[in-house]
Amino acid sequence: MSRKIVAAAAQLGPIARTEPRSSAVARMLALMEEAHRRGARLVVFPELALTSFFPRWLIDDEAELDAFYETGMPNADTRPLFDAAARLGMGFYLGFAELLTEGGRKRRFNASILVDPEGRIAGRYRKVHLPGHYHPEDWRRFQHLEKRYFEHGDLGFPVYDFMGGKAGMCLCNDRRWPETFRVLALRGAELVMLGYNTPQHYPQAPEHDHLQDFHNHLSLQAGAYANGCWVIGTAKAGLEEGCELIGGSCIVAPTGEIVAMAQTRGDEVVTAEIDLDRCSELRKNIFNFALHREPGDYGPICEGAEARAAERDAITTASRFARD
Ligand SMILES: C[C@@H](NC(N)=O)C(=O)O
Repeated sequence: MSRKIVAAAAQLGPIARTEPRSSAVARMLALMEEAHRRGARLVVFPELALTSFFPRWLIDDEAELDAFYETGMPNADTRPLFDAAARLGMGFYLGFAELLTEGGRKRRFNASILVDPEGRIAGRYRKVHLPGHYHPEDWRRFQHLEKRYFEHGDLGFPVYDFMGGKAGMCLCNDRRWPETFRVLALRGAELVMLGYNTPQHYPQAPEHDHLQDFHNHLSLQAGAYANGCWVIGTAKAGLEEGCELIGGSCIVAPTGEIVAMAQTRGDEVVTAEIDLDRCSELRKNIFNFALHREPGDYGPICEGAEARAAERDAITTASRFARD
C-alpha cells in the first residue's frame, strides 16, 4: 500500500505580545485551510505557536508569565484547531508552552503535540535541548531565558505510529544536535517534525548572524540524510517585537534535499508529497544501521548523564518559580 501523503509546513509571521491566542489560532486555521486546498493531510506549525516568543523578556510577575502557558490541551482557544483537524481529515503538529502542577509544584515545558486526523492527541514531546541562559544578561539586545522558563523535557524522544508511518518530534534547538535525529531514527522514525523560533542575531557570536539560515538548513538536511528520514521544519518568522526571526520553513527528503521552502517571513504554507517508503533508499543502503553502525565506538556520547542531571537539578532548585 502506498504511503504517500501531502504534508505542509505552515509558517507563521510574527505574533505580537498583545496578540490574543484567538488571533494566532485564526491565522493557523487559514493556513490549514490553504494546505487542505492543496491536498495536504498533515500540517506542521511552529514552536510556541500560540504566543509571542516570550523567553526574550525577563518576566518577574508570575501571573504574567503563567499567561503565556497552556494548562490543558485542547483548551477553549485551541479547540478550533482540533475541530478543523477532524472536519478536514488532517493531522497536525503544534508547539506551545505547557504548565502543569504536580505534587504541589508548577512544572513548565516547551512542548509539542501530534494530533491525528480525527482530532485526537496522538503524541507528546517536551523540549530536551533548552538553549539560552537562566539569569538575565543586560548586555544582550534581547534575552533568551528558555533555561529559566522551562524544565528539561522528561519524555526523551518518543516515536509514535501516526498516519500510516512512524513519526517523532523535536523543537528548535534540538535540531542542531545530531543525537536528536539519531535517537528518533533508531526508534524507527520516518518523519521528524519540528517548529522553531530562531533569531537572526546570535548575541554570543554576531559574526555568525548571516549564517543563521544556512545553519538551520544544514542541521535539518544533515538530520534527514544521516538518518534516512523526512524532516519538516516550520518557523515563526519575521520581525517580532523588535527581534528578527529567520524563516526558511521547509520539507526535506531522506536524501537531504529540500523539496519545498518558504519564500517569505510571513504567514505562508509550503507543501510537498512525502513518500515514507523512500526512507529505505538510505536505511537499506549507506545508513543501514544494523549492518554499518558501530555503537561500540560511541561510548562518550552517553557519558556524563548523571553529572548533567545534577547540574540541571541545581539550577531548578535555584529557581524561585520551582520553589513556589
Ligand atoms: C536560538 C535557538 N532558539 C530556540 N527557540 O531554540 C535555536 O534556534 O537554536
